[in-house]
Amino acid sequence: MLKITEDKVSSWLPVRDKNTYKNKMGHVLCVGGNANMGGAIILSASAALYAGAGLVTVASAPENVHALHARIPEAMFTNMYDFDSLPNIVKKADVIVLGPGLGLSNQSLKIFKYVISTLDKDQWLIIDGDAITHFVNQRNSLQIPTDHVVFTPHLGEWQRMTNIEPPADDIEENQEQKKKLQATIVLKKGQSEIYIEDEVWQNIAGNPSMATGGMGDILTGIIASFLGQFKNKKQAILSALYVHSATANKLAKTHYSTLPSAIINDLPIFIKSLNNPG
Ligand SMILES: NC(=O)C1=CN([C@@H]2O[C@H](COP(=O)(O)OP(=O)(O)OC[C@H]3O[C@@H](n4cnc5c(N)ncnc54)[C@H](O)[C@@H]3O)[C@@H](O)[C@H]2O)[C@@H](O)CC1
Ligand SMILES: Nc1ncnc2c1ncn2[C@@H]1O[C@H](COP(=O)(O)OP(=O)(O)O)[C@@H](O)[C@H]1O
Ligand SMILES: [Mg+2]
Repeated sequence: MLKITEDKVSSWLPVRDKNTYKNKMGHVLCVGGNANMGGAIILSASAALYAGAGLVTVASAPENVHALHARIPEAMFTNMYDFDSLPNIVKKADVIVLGPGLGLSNQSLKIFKYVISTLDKDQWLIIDGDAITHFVNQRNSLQIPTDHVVFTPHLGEWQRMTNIEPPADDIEENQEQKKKLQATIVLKKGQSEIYIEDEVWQNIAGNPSMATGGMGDILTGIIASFLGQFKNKKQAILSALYVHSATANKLAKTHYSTLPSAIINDLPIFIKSLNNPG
């Protein structure tokens, strides 16, 4: 297995052009957060913004708008249940996160189907959380464009997708499943594995202080943010995995448990330490 190292990530991180502007840094749309799980999508969107995305829009339940703007006034908002405005919002995004806190209701299924069916060939889609469950339920009736799709299952979600039981440590068996799905797979575990093209990478950073709800939600935001900023999409995904866990490693030196919110706040500082150290 190939290992993601700090040296590699430092060399992959793009250095910003002097005259760059927000529209060149990626427009991330985060879709999810029902009335009970607004935190999941706020965490995802905050991570996208703090990891450097130029523009962030959240499509979520209307109950979440004030909490979102209290945390990140930089983000734009739309009601995800409003199908008059959703199409225009989806069209504008470079990268879409679909699923954190989305829920499993019929309404959320409708949103899932809409985003999947209107995806443009240049857009990237990250399928996480409840969108993985919708995918499992709909896979026989729905065509998913796979080459720009990243699934981010934890081991419970991977079992749902493939029937492979945790700890899912047979790399060849996982790779077989990846080939069937064709999309990129980020298999989240203590040392997450990334099945991308014909390669398997391992994220050797990370620690048990990360066993906190919302930790996977922020990973979706970092991956989306980097997909919007990097030219090389493989390097974007691998770097996001590293930055997520290595920021947590840094915080775990002084913290018993590492909150996703604490990682978000530290992201710009940690990424800067890897990029332009001089
Ligand atoms: N603040 C919030 O609003 C939060 C919302 N969340 C959302 O809640 C929804 C449901 O996601 P959940 O993951 O909680 O629930 P799921 O029911 O989808 O998955 C949980 C199951 O997977 C198993 N599992 C997870 N990680 C495992 C591992 N490493 N090894 C073995 N088994 C493992 C668990 O034992 C459990 O049986 C998602 O949409 C998610 O985004 C969560 O992210 C938690 C925080
Ligand atoms: N013991 C651990 N060591 C390293 N990473 C961990 C550990 N526990 C959890 N993580 C990381 O935290 C994230 C958990 O994702 P997930 O279960 O989807 O969280 P949530 O849905 O609550 O946001 C994954 O990226 C996983 O690799
Ligand atoms: Mg999750």
